[in-house]
This record gives sequence, C-alpha cells and structure tokens, in this order.
Amino acid sequence: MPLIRRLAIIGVGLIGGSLARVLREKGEVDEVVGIGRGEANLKKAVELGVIDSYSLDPVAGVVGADMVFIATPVCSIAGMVDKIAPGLGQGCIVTDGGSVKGEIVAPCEGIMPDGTFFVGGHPIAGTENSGVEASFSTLYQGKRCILTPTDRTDREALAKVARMWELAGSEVVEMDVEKHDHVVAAISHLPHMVAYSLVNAVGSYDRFAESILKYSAGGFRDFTRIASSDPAMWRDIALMNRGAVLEMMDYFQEHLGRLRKLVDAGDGDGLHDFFLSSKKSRDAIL
Ligand SMILES: NC(=O)C1=CN([C@@H]2O[C@H](COP(=O)(O)OP(=O)(O)OC[C@H]3O[C@@H](n4cnc5c(N)ncnc54)[C@H](O)[C@@H]3O)[C@@H](O)[C@H]2O)C=CC1
Ligand SMILES: O=C(O)C(=O)Cc1ccc(O)cc1
Repeated sequence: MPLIRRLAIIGVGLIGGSLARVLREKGEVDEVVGIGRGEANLKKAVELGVIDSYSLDPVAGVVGADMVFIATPVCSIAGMVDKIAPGLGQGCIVTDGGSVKGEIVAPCEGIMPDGTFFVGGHPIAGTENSGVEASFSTLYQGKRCILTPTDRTDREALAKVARMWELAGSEVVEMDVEKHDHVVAAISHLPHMVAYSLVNAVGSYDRFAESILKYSAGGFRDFTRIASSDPAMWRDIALMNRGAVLEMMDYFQEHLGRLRKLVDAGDGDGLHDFFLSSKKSRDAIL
C-alpha cells in the first residue's frame, strides 16, 4: 500500500516537483494535486507527469489530502498554512521544505486546526535552478533531510513525514529549530552570501578596460555556481534568517581577516597551516 493516498503539493517547482516525482516513481502515492498561482506552470507539471491535476485555489486543492507539502518561498509558508486551514481534513499532515524554520514552525503550529498536524522540514538538497522543469526524481537521493519537531509535534505525523523522506532516498535527521537555523546559516546561507559577493566584487572590478570574469577557470566557476540561484529566493532566506546569517557573516569575516593578516605579514608557515587545516576539513566531508 502506498504511504500517501492524496498528496497536495503547494508550489510545484524544483523542490515540490522533485518530491512528487520520486514518490510517484516509487508508487508511494496514489494521487498528486498541484496547487499554485500560475496556471501555465501547473499545466506544464501535468504534461511532465509530475502531478495528476491542479487547483489555483489552495483551500479547494487540499480537500481530501492526507499529506500537504508546502514548497513555496519561505516568506509565504506561514501565510499559506493560515489560508489552507479551513480545507484540511481530520488527520491531515502539513509539512514544508522551507530553508528557514524559526519564523515558520511556531506560527504554523499555532494555526493548525485540532486533529491536523504540522511537521517542519528542510531537504538539504537542491540546485541553482528553479521551476518544475528543473525538478528530477533523484534530487533527494543520498542527501539529508532535517525535520524540526517541537514539544507540540505529533509523533505519528513525524514518523510518516520521516518515512516519506526516506522513501525519497534521504537520511532523516532531527534537530531543534534554533540549531537548524544556525547550521544552515553556516553550511548553506553563508556560502550563498559569499558566492554572490565574490561574483559582484570580481565582476565589478574595473582596473582594466574589460570585464575580467571571462577569464575565470574551474575554481571560480565551481565556487560560484550557487550565485546563479534565484535572487528572490535568497532575498527571502536572508530576511527570514537574518540573525543567524549575520552571525555567520561576522564569524566568516574574522577568518578572512586572519588570512589577510597572514598574507600581509608574509607569514608562509602561517599560510601553510591555515590552508592545511582547511584542506583536512574539506577532504573529510562525507
Ligand atoms: N532551490 C533549492 O535548492 C532549495 C529550496 N528550498 C526551499 O524550497 C522552497 C521552494 O524552492 P524552489 O522549489 O527552489 O522554488 P521554485 O521557484 O522552483 O518553486 C516555487 C514554486 O512556488 C510557486 N509559488 C511562489 N509563491 C507562491 C504562493 N504564494 N502561492 C502558491 N505558489 C507560489 C512558484 O510559482 C513556483 O512554482 C523555498 O522555500 C526554498 O527556500 C529548500 C531546499 C533547497
Ligand atoms: O545548489 C546547491 O548546492 C544548494 O546549496 C542548494 C540548496 C539551496 C537551499 C537550501 O535550503 C538547501 C540547498
């Protein structure tokens, strides 16, 4: 028997579309309803076989769903839960894939009607591309998915959401909201801030009468791939995880400052130690 009878995906883009694809491919869902604002995108999702049907009305779209996955921009998730609340049936589980949890989980828990359940989630998997056409069924394979249960989280609902992500190929990790937002600020949000800044800095460097970006080789390109990510998505993440992002940017600046001092001092041993300790950590990432 499939894990999910009727799955409603709100926001059928990279993240929502990829989850729908893998669960359908594995036969773990009977029916997928897409919910969104753009009819052309939802029609495309039907054509691509990502969803069976769609609704432009979120309340109508979630009626009869046993699982609702919200994969819209982080700023819209709590408002969306508020909107769909009247359509949720008894026993329905609502979960999300938003990159920030602090400003999402508590408000959502407060909104859920009696007999329905909210579980905060975040697949640590993605690409720099957006939209349903960029979605693919193996996106979550071998990746981690963080769930952020609280004292109010229903244990059965948590177990079902965890099972869903395991079936999608991910290793599920539980973490509290505060830790989640700091961990992702470090391993995901900071790298995006640095990549965007690096491309802006090098791209606007005007000492020579031409843009020097065209001379970039593998290192620059590997390092800055994520600067091609959706600017609106990253604006929302920076706004919603402001405190932790600022903390990590300051922390990073200290490290860059230490490196600057070593270069300035011509301290070869210090530079070697700095690079060696970084290389050891990078080589050990699993
Ligand atoms: N892109 C990535 O690599 C990752 C993104 N996330 C999170 O997943 C969520 C979705 O991101 P993506 O799938 O990359 O974005 P996307 O742009 O590919 O898809 C988002 C979809 O939501 C729709 N949408 C936007 N606002 C809406 C609203 N108010 N009501 C209904 N539909 C709306 C858009 O039309 C689009 O179809 C975001 O919260 C993001 O932070 C999480 C992990 C990785
Ligand atoms: O493209 C990449 O490598 C990413 O880092 C994708 C990503 C973006 C946002 C998230 O919340 C999680 C993963």
